[in-house]
Amino acid sequence: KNTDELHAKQFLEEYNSTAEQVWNTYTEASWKYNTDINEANKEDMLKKNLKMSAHTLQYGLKAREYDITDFQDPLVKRIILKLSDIERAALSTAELEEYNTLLSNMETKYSIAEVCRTDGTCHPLDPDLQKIMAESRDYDELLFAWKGWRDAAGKILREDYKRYVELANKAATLNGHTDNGAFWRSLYETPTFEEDLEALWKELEPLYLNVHAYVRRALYKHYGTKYINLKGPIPAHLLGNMWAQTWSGIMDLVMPYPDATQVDATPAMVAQGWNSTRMFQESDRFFTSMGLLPMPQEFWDKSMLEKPSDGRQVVCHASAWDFYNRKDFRIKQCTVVTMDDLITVHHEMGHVQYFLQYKDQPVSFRDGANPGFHEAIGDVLALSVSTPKHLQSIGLLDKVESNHESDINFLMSMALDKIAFLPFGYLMDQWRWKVFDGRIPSSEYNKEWWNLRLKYQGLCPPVTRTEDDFDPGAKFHIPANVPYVRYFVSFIIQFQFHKALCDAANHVGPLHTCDIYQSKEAGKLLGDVMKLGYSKPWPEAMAMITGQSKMSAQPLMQYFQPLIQWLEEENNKNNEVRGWPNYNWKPSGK
Ligand SMILES: O=C(CCC(O)(O)[C@H](Cc1ccccc1)NC(=O)c1ccccc1)N[C@@H](Cc1ccccc1)C(=O)O
Ligand SMILES: [Zn+2]
Repeated sequence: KNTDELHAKQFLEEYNSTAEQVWNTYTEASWKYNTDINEANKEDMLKKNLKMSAHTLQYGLKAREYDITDFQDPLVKRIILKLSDIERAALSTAELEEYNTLLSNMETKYSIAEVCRTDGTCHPLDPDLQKIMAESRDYDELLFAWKGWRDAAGKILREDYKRYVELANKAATLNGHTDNGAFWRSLYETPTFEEDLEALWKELEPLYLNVHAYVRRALYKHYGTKYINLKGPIPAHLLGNMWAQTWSGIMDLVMPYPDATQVDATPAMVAQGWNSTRMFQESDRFFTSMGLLPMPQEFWDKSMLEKPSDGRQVVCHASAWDFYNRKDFRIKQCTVVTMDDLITVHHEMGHVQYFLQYKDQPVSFRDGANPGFHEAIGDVLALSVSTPKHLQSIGLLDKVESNHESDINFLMSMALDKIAFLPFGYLMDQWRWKVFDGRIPSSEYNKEWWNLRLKYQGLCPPVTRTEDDFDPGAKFHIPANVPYVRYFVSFIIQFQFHKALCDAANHVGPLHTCDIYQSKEAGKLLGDVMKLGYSKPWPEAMAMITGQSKMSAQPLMQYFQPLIQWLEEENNKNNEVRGWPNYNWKPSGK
């Protein structure tokens, strides 16, 4: 083994400059395919993906030749370790080609799927089915979209997925992991990761049960006893979202005090003629107001901020792109003019801000401190943007009062997204970790999916499901091979960051009214952590922002404290059952 640290440094210099080239070439081809799905672009992307894996294999095997035990520079040790895991490049060429082809086929099948009515009109997920799921209050119309999407996008992916699992696991074991889930969890460098997550969930579950009971009551008032059982699970298509992952779509059915402050800025955005560019400019303004970096001109010139209308097929699911040349950064989003998408805009802009902040790190460190950090940045700023006070300051809300009823309305709208999401964010990779480690065989993919949906979210399918279905496949991240526990982590740590930044901004008053707009102190705290990228273990980055190194649910609980109290009292008044003891109940099917 080579113990020459200077030799290793030279090796890493060469790795870094060649990686920038090879990754840029691949990313350009991937962008071309994602924004214009066709055979030619697919072949070119697959070809360049193979070249990238050849580079990873070549340098990964060399990295493994070093014995870093006595190396002095921790950064050199960290990069050598990271390079030594060559991921899918460990597969044979034939298997690698099969794996990459499977992945692009699954993502494409999902992205071009659509649901057709008997009259022949067809609806894609974005924007049509998403609009129906958020706005329709008709049980059968919602069922048409919900079942139709799972037939069109989920069902067809089952066989591809089964083979993908085999190859992903093979790559993981060739790199020394027990299975692909173990590889995914290893990115958090936390031996007690699964225990920590379970502890966080148990701490937050009572709050979720109170939100679930309150929403079930509201849905009962609208849909009646035929479709809602007050001691049972909620039919999964009634929550205002295709996957029931966030529930702010049904805020109008749930709003505690209809006469107090409104919270939805969508009507004003539409009335004032906002478009996607305006939404991104607004977000850019918020980032720069804190002293963070502006989007470069190339971002505005090369991003795809709307679904193309020239017939091109695209992957609509939003994403942020680093082209690894320190200059070119883009977002691809099929933006619609709604408050919900203004939040997504900030989410994606948070990814690009991270790219800009760490662009001078070695390529191996151009990542979040952990995947949850990358997901949290934009959401932290969105917590400030969402406050009625901030929305009023940008002309999107007129009547804003600061009284108890308005507070509860606001906190309820935030809980419908942030609390409702927690069980979904937790169960997605519980299902996948069990699929990867074999506890869920393909013969039980759908049964176990719905067991987890019942156990954590208290949801039931509106119509009978069988193993002919593959409902997990109807959620982008499953066919797209994108891990999900990062979002559960993000929804916890974003409140830790929010609290720390509000303190830095000298905010006075309840945490949920804090708006860090224009705070240079808050911007510096966040920017300095983003500059580190993946160069330091995430507990160090956490300590830089919050003063302590662990994930904690306390700031989230502090933020929602007034609502926690109100919900407890309200649900007690209504003698609500918390949970779903009638777990076998089913809505009267069609
Ligand atoms: O999927 C997203 C947003 C897309 C993304 O920004 O997380 C995107 C996902 C993705 C897409 C293609 C390939 C890989 C990942 N992630 C990024 O664009 C990204 C992530 C890390 C670094 C750089 C870019 N949000 C999740 C969870 C969520 C987040 C926030 C609010 C609601 C819901 C969802 O919609 O289910
Ligand atoms: Zn994201």
